[in-house]
Amino acid sequence: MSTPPTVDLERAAAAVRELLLALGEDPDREGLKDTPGRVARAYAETFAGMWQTPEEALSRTFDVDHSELVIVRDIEVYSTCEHHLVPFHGVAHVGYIPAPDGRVTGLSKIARLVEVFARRPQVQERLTTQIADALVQHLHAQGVLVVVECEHLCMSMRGVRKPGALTITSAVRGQLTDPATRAEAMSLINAQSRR
Ligand SMILES: Nc1nc2c(ncn2[C@@H]2O[C@H](COP(=O)(O)OP(=O)(O)OP(=O)(O)O)[C@@H](O)[C@H]2O)c(=O)[nH]1
Ligand SMILES: [Zn+2]
Repeated sequence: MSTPPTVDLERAAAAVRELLLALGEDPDREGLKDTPGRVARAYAETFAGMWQTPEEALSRTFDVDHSELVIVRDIEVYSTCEHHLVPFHGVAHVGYIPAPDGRVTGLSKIARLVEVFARRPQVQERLTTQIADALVQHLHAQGVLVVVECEHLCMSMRGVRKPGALTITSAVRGQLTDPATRAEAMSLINAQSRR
């Protein structure tokens, strides 16, 4: 993928080199000599969402005359905890009721929207609400339900060390705050897949 123009790769690489020195490593040894540049490029990719907008992800809409619930579930999520800069990983489920004019977005664009917000330094709560708010603001969805389930490596591999602990966050907007509609969406998200 192309590198976002606002990432100063040289500066990021110099910082990684400095970090390795601070940790007591030798950044000039064979195995590490290309690491600062590699890490800088990897961060540019991991944080590419900082230079992308939800409008871009949702710009293409189709008139399919459907004003009822659409759910894309089990969207793989890789994001980065802004407290420790280590990954959190899991799935997002996104349901929305399209605008009254029946215009919907492409299904892949829902997953692209998740990527825009996941590829930033994040907390799971903000990731969840940003996805929901973008669907209301840019797609004029009449209702939105977003559920995100993730394991945070900062809780698994270090710190409290509780691998397997799952954090579940949700955000509901508009018509999906209605208990019956919300329950229907949740039952579809939780239904056993028949794939
Ligand atoms: N609410 C929220 N907290 C998060 C998220 N990701 C990481 N955290 C938490 O951020 C907190 C940072 O706590 P601090 O006490 O400042 O940092 P710390 O000493 O490294 O904490 P420990 O992880 O408990 O070792 C920890 O409790 C993490 O579990 C997130 O997405 N949402
Ligand atoms: Zn963390």
